[in-house]
Amino acid sequence: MNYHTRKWVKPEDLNPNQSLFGGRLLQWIDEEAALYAVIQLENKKVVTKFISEINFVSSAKQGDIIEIGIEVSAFGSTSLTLCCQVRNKMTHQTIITVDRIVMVNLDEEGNPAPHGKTKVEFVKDRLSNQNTL
Ligand SMILES: CC(=O)SCCNC(=O)CCNC(=O)[C@H](O)C(C)(C)COP(=O)(O)OP(=O)(O)OC[C@H]1O[C@@H](n2cnc3c(N)ncnc32)[C@H](O)[C@@H]1OP(=O)(O)O
Repeated sequence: MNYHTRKWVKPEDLNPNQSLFGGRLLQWIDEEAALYAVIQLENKKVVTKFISEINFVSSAKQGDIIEIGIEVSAFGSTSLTLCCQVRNKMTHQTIITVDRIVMVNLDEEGNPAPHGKTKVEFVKDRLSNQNTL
């Protein structure tokens, strides 16, 4: 699992119990999954189709630094399935796990379109391949 994004839990991110609001965390996860899929599929028109069971394992509090990890679990024809884990940056205590986030690649009309991808790619490799052509 690669942890790409860090977040600093601020007062506006808290619920009335003074811990990180679950809705805020899901917003961050959805954006992270979308960014990951847009980069992998090289298409800005990608949407979240399905999010599986979510397990809030432990809470985060104001001032905590958390990091969001995303991993590919399957390449479909039009879909990309991701799994996600968020943990405390300093202690590595798991905060939340999401088993499956299904992102769908769309065409210009907003219909599912085959993405043609079968393995994880890295931008630096794409760029170095372009430079050797
Ligand atoms: C980042 C964001 O905030 S996006 C905003 C929130 N998301 C949205 O607004 C999306 C709204 N939904 C939609 O527009 C439509 O449901 C679409 C276009 C995404 C998909 O339309 P569908 O008619 O379901 O398409 P279709 O049946 O062809 O399925 C597309 C892919 O999703 C997969 N899929 C569909 N339903 C599910 C489901 N319930 N669970 C898991 N995967 C699913 C299919 O297996 C298929 O993948 P594959 O081609 O790799 O086999």
